[in-house]
Amino acid sequence: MTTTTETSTERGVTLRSVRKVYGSGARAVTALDGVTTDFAPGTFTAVMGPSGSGKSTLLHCAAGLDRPTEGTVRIDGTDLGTLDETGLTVLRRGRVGFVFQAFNLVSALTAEQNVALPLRLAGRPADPVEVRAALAEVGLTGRGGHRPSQLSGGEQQRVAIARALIARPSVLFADEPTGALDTTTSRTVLRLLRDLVDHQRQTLVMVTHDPVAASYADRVLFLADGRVVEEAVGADIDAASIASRMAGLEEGAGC
Ligand SMILES: Nc1ncnc2c1ncn2[C@@H]1O[C@H](COP(=O)(O)OP(=O)(O)OP(=O)(O)O)[C@@H](O)[C@H]1O
Repeated sequence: MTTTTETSTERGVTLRSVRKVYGSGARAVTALDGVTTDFAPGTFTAVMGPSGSGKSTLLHCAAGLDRPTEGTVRIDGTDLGTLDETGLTVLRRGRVGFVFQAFNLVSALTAEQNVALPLRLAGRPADPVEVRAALAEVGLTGRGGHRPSQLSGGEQQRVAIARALIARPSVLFADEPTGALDTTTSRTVLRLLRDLVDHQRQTLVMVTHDPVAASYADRVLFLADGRVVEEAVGADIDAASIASRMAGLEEGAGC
């Protein structure tokens, strides 16, 4: 007989038959339609798909920012469906980092204060040495006293990455992290993300529209109509073949 438990010793993120329906009745929209996948520790997954295919919804459900209508999401073995809102918030603070396209830094705070924010919110004292080390990790030594308006877009995104990593999350989710950056700056940020996976075994899941950004990943999931319709790994991951798969999906979606 198979028994299910709320937690296990497994690490990483698992999604099993995840469905997400927004609204109800005639206005119901199925954003995810039975997604089953794993984000293993120390791997870098890119999530691609036409507009409206469910990429952000997948990220939000996997990160515990939104609850699936059906199915199971586990982070490091904990079934998020068993947690109440407080439990979910505590799990997110400890285990999940999030990086957004728009950086989402607090403009009145310095880079160091922004990086320290998650620790303060979790009621932990922010050790200045730890904060400076996090900024050094993203190549921003000496910039800790600057406010976001005094930093370039790429530097602001690197502060946001340091902030996402300060609590040493099991998994880092990034929603179009290079969407607001120019090509050269994007490459710097992508190399930084790649290094975090290679040298610190950070687990990373990134939504992107950009085939070049996706080519930095170990695996690319292609979504269409809320389903994983294709997966590319290893030698199949190059920007040109990703772009041609995307063109096929966009044609199918009538984009
Ligand atoms: N809060 C919501 N209420 C109703 N429908 C929603 C909501 N959020 C998303 N949707 C719908 O769910 C589907 C998937 O949306 P989602 O934002 O996940 O797609 P996406 O692939 O990230 O799109 P894009 O690339 O345009 O950002 C879309 O049809 C969208 O309109």
